[in-house]
Amino acid sequence: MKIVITIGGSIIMENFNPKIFKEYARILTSLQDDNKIFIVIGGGQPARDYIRLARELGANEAQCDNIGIEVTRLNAKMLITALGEKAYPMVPHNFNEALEYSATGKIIVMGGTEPAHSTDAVGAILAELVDADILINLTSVDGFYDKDPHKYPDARFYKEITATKMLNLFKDKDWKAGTYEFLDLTAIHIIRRSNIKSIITNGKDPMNLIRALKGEVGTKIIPE
Ligand SMILES: Nc1ncnc2c1ncn2[C@@H]1O[C@H](COP(=O)(O)OP(=O)(O)OP(=O)(O)O)[C@@H](O)[C@H]1O
Ligand SMILES: O=c1ccn([C@@H]2O[C@H](COP(=O)(O)O)[C@@H](O)[C@H]2O)c(=O)[nH]1
Repeated sequence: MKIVITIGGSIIMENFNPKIFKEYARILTSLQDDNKIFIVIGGGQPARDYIRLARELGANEAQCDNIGIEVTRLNAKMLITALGEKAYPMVPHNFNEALEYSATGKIIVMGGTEPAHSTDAVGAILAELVDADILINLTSVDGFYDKDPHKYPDARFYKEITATKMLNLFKDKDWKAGTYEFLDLTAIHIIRRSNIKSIITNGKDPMNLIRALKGEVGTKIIPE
């Protein structure tokens, strides 16, 4: 199978803890023999901190996005380090490089590409480009809710939801560097237009990656 996995910076960079990197490296290595794996790493709090500082120093939105991209690439380098020889040693800066590097059979780990979207969009575009069998979005909550579960304890969990409904619920979202929270609109549009099988689940427990592949956890996005 071709698998594209986005790992939120909020989970993998939490407390700069090597344990979660090692655990992901172990699980990804176990999947590598039978699958072609592409990983996209997010920016998390470090990206938000740099973007805030850049904005306060007068950077415009595209410049702030570029700062965010740099941080995602640095985070990607950390997972490459944890994966050792299983990973291609360089972080692709664009989709063509990702394709080129994947010909080696190694696990590809990348961050952002260009301004104005999140790494979730990078994951969706990559999944589209390589005809991935599945796109798994690992984030800091169990899946999609009707509102932010960290702010609203009564938020309702969806086991599945259509992309169109998600787009409607997110239509008023902020569109600035560092604020493409949760799945951004670009990612949802790509999932819908190319019928990409997609699951959002909680990546704080790396074993959820395996569970998501079996369809046991998370929210399934119905691409319609
Ligand atoms: N409708 C929703 N359903 C679920 N979570 C939501 C929703 N709306 C907002 N959120 C928030 O989105 C957060 C996850 O997105 P966020 O972009 O912060 O983290 P991430 O996926 O780990 O990626 P990164 O930190 O790399 O940007 C959750 O912690 C939750 O608070
Ligand atoms: O392709 C990309 C990826 C990221 N950005 C910017 O970086 C931050 C951090 O990425 P997250 O996926 O949100 O963790 C993001 O908010 C953007 O500002 C980008 O511009 N292009």
